[in-house]
Amino acid sequence: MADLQLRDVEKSYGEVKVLANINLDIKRGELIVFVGPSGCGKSTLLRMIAGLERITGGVLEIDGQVVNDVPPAQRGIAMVFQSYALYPHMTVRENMEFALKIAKKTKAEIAAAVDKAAGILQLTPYLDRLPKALSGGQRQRVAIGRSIVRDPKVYLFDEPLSNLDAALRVATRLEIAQLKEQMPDSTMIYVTHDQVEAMTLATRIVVLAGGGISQVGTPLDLYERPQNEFVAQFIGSPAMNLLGGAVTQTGVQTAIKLDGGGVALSAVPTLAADLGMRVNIGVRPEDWVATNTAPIYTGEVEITEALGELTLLYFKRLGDGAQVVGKLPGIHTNLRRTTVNMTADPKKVHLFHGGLSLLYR
Ligand SMILES: Nc1ncnc2c1ncn2[C@@H]1O[C@H](COP(=O)(O)OP(=O)(O)OP(=O)(O)O)[C@@H](O)[C@H]1O
Repeated sequence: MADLQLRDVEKSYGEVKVLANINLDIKRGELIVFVGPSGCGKSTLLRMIAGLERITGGVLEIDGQVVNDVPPAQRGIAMVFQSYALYPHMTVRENMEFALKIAKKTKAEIAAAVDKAAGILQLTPYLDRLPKALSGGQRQRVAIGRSIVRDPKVYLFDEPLSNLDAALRVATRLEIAQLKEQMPDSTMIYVTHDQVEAMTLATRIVVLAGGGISQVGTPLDLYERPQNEFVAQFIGSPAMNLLGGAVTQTGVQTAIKLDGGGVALSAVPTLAADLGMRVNIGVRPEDWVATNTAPIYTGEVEITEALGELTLLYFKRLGDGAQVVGKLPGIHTNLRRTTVNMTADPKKVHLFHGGLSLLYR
C-alpha cells in the first residue's frame, strides 16, 4: 500500500547501460504492467525495485523513503515469480506460514493471516495438501498467498502466468483481476510478455524499449493514442499497418497522398503537419473498411487466416516489404486472391513523422 517514485533510475552492467532515464510515479492502488521486447530490461527494473539488483544511478523511493541501499527484506515488498518456488515438503498452509514464523508472529496472527489469504485465493480446501498434489494454477495461487500473508507495501509479479497452459492462464488472469479488486489499496507491478494480460489487468502500462520508457498510459491511451510508431506497432495484434506518403492538405483534416497511389484523410488536426511533409499513416487491421470509391489502399489478398470469430487478411507485400493486414469479423476465406479496396474513418487514421505521432507534436 505504497507510492513509488523512480527518478532518473539507471542500470549499467560494467560499461553497458541497459536502462537510463527511468522516471515514473506509481500511485498507491495502481496495477502497473511493464511490457516491451525481449531484453528491454523489464525484469531488471522489477528486480531493482525489489532490491535484487543494485541501482547504478538515480533514486528509488517507496512511500517517500529512499530505498536504493535498503536490503530487499526491509523494503516491504513481495515478489511472485513464474517458477512458484514453493517448498515441496511443506503443505500449502506451511508454505504460507513460513515467512510469518521467521518474522516471529504469534500463532494467532499467523492463523488469521493464512486463513484470510486462503479465503481470498480460494485455497481453503487445499491447505493440508503438498504442492505436488496441486495444479499449476493452484500452485501459483499458493505463491501469491505467501505474499499476501506478509501484507507487503508492494507486490511484484515477474511473468507469473507464463508456465501455465492457455486455459489455465486465462482462468488465473481473471483470478488476479479479482484479487486486485479485493485489495484495492495494494500497489502491484507486473511484468509480462502477454498483451492480453497487460491490456486487461493494468491501470497503466509502461512500454519499455531501447533502454528507456517509450510511453506510459492507460491501456486505452496506448491503443488509441500511441505517441510513436514503436508503441503503435507493439500494442495491438496484428500490429498497426504503417504506409508511407506525403501531406497534400493541412488544416482541420490532413490529406496524405500515399506512395502506393491512394489518398488518406486523417482527423489529426494538423496545424502540426506541413505541406509536403513525409509521414507514415497508421491504420489498425480492424479499422479497414471495404470501399468502392477513393481507397486508401488497394491490394490482393495473399493469405487468409480464419480464426472463427474473425478472419485475418494478409495482402501482398508492398515494394518496401511492408505487410498490410486486415481483420474482418466472420469467416472470409473466399477473399483469397481477390483484390480489395480499403479505406478507414479519418478518426482512425494515425499520423507519424520521424517515428513520432503528430498528435503530440
Ligand atoms: N548480469 C548481467 N550482465 C550483463 N548484462 C545483463 C545482465 N543481466 C541482464 N543483462 C542485460 O540486460 C538487458 C535487460 O535484461 P532483462 O532480463 O531485464 O530483459 P527483459 O526485458 O526482462 O527480457 P525478457 O523479456 O527476455 O525476459 C538485456 O540486454 C540483458 O542481456
